[in-house]
Amino acid sequence: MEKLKIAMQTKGRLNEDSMQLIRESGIDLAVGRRKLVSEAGNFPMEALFLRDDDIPQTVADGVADVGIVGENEMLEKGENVVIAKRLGFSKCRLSLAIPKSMEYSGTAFFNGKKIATSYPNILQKFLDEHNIKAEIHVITGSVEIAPGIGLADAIFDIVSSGSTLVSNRLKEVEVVIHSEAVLISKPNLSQEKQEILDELIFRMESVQRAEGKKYILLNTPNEKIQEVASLLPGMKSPTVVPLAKEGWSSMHSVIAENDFWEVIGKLKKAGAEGILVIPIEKMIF
Ligand SMILES: Nc1ncnc2c1ncn2[C@@H]1O[C@H](COP(=O)(O)OP(=O)(O)OP(=O)(O)O)[C@@H](O)[C@H]1O
Ligand SMILES: O=P(O)(O)OC[C@H]1O[C@H](OP(=O)(O)OP(=O)(O)O)[C@H](O)[C@@H]1O
Ligand SMILES: [Mg+2]
Repeated sequence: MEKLKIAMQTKGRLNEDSMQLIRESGIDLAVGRRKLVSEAGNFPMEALFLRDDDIPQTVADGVADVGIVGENEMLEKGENVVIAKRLGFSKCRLSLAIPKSMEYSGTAFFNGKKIATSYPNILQKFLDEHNIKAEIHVITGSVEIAPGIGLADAIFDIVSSGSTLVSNRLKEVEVVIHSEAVLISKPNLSQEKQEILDELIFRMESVQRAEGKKYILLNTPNEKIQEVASLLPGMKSPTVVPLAKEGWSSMHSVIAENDFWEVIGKLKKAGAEGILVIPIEKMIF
C-alpha cells in the first residue's frame, strides 16, 4: 500500500502544534531528536522532518506529498503547491515596522529606504503594488535589531503579540499579510494518496471541531426543560433522558467553552442541578 509522505518542521514554532494535531488524529508517529524520517505505526503515512524553509519545495518537487508550513513561508517560496487545509495555529502577520521615533505618513515613507527582511519576495510584491522604490536587505534572523544597529531604516517581519517590536523600539505601520499554519499539497496526487489525505483531513477536522467545546450534563425538573433547552444550543437539540426521580430529567448537550460561565449562571437560575462538564476529544457529524 502507498504511504502519504508529510513534511513537517523538525523543531521550532510549528513543530509542537503539528505533532499534537497528528497525534490527536490518532496517528502514531515515533519521534526521536535525531530521527528525521518516521513511519506511522497505524496509518499509511511517513513523516519527513525538515527546516520550514525547505518544506514548500520538498512538496512541489514531490519528495513529500503534503507538508505543514506557515502560509507566510508558502507565499514567500511561490512554489507550485495548493492549500489542502488551513490549520488555525501559528497565527501571525507580516508587517512593515519603523523606529518608534519616526513620523509615518503612509507607504511613500519607504521610498529610498533600506528594509531588512527574511521575506524579500512578499515585500517586493507589496512595494511594486504601491509603486515604491526601496532597497531590500535580506537577513535570515533577528531582523528586528537591524534599524538599531544601522543596518536598515525599517524592517519587514513576523509580528504576533508585538512585544519583539516594542523591545526593539519599533512600531508596526503596515500589515502586509495575515498567516497561519497550512497543510499544503502537491496539486495532483495519485488517487490512492488523495484518499489518504482526505482521511487525514477528516480526522483533523473532527479533532479541531471538538476544540473549545465541552459536553454538559445536568438535571432539571420536567417543567423547566424548554427553558433550559433554549440556553443550550447543542449540536442539533439536547438529549433529554428521564430520571428515576419522578418529574425530573437529565439533559445532555455541547457548549462552547467561551460561553461556559455565562450559560452556567443562567442554567442554575432556570432550576438546573447536578451540572457536569466533560471534555470532548473528537466530534464527528
Ligand atoms: N511569534 C509568532 N507567533 C505566531 N506564529 C509565529 C511566530 N513566529 C513565527 N511564527 C510562524 O511559525 C513559523 C515557523 O517559525 P520558526 O521561528 O520556528 O521558524 P524558523 O526559525 O525559520 O525555523 P526553521 O529552523 O525550521 O527554519 C513561521 O514561518 C510563522 O508562520
Ligand atoms: O510579536 P511577537 O509576539 O514578539 O513575535 C514576533 C517574533 O516571533 C518570531 O521570532 P521567534 O520568537 O520565533 O524567534 P526566532 O528569532 O528564533 O525566530 C518572529 O521572528 C518575531 O521576531
Ligand atoms: Mg526557517
